[in-house]
Amino acid sequence: MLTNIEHIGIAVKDINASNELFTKLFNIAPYKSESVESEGVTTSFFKINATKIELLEATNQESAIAKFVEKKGEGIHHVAFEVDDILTEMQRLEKEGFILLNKEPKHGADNKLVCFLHPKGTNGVLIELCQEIK
Ligand SMILES: CC[C@@H](C(=O)O)C(=O)SCCNC(=O)CCNC(=O)[C@H](O)C(C)(C)COP(=O)(O)OP(=O)(O)OC[C@H]1O[C@@H](n2cnc3c(N)ncnc32)[C@H](O)[C@@H]1OP(=O)(O)O
Ligand SMILES: [Co+2]
Repeated sequence: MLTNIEHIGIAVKDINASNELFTKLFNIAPYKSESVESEGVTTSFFKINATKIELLEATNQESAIAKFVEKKGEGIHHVAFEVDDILTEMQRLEKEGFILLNKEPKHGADNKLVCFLHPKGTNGVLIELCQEIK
């Protein structure tokens, strides 16, 4: 079952500059920074009550974030939903005809297993499923 929005991912060009900007906006500093080599990104996370924002800067040119920023510029890159059982949700969504971008859950940032759905099948919005690793 999809429960709540886990985070909103924002693609940025310069994470240090964006950390300063969003710290001013939210009046709170990021609680965490983490690089995820497999995704070619450096991230930082802000928490405003129940709302979590993930900033992502590309660390190489093959990264999804580098391609996105080059084509579309900075901005909202994906919406991530928390799920209680990622394997069950992946099977259900595949049966419903959604395009899974990874067939096995993979390790994301902030202690999560993640799976992405292709934006072609979701009205142009890249969706991420996240299950907390316990
Ligand atoms: C930090 C880890 C993790 C977490 O724990 O939270 C993350 O969030 S990692 C985030 C970065 N990783 C990913 O996004 C992985 C999943 N994404 C992909 O596999 C690819 O980006 C993609 C969605 C399959 C697109 O890749 P590709 O086909 O190689 O790129 P193109 O540039 O050719 O785009 C094709 C097509 O798709 C449109 N597009 C691309 N990205 C997005 C997006 N984020 N939202 C909406 N649409 C997107 C792109 O504009 C192209 O459209 P057309 O031009 O109309 O064909
Ligand atoms: Co994300």
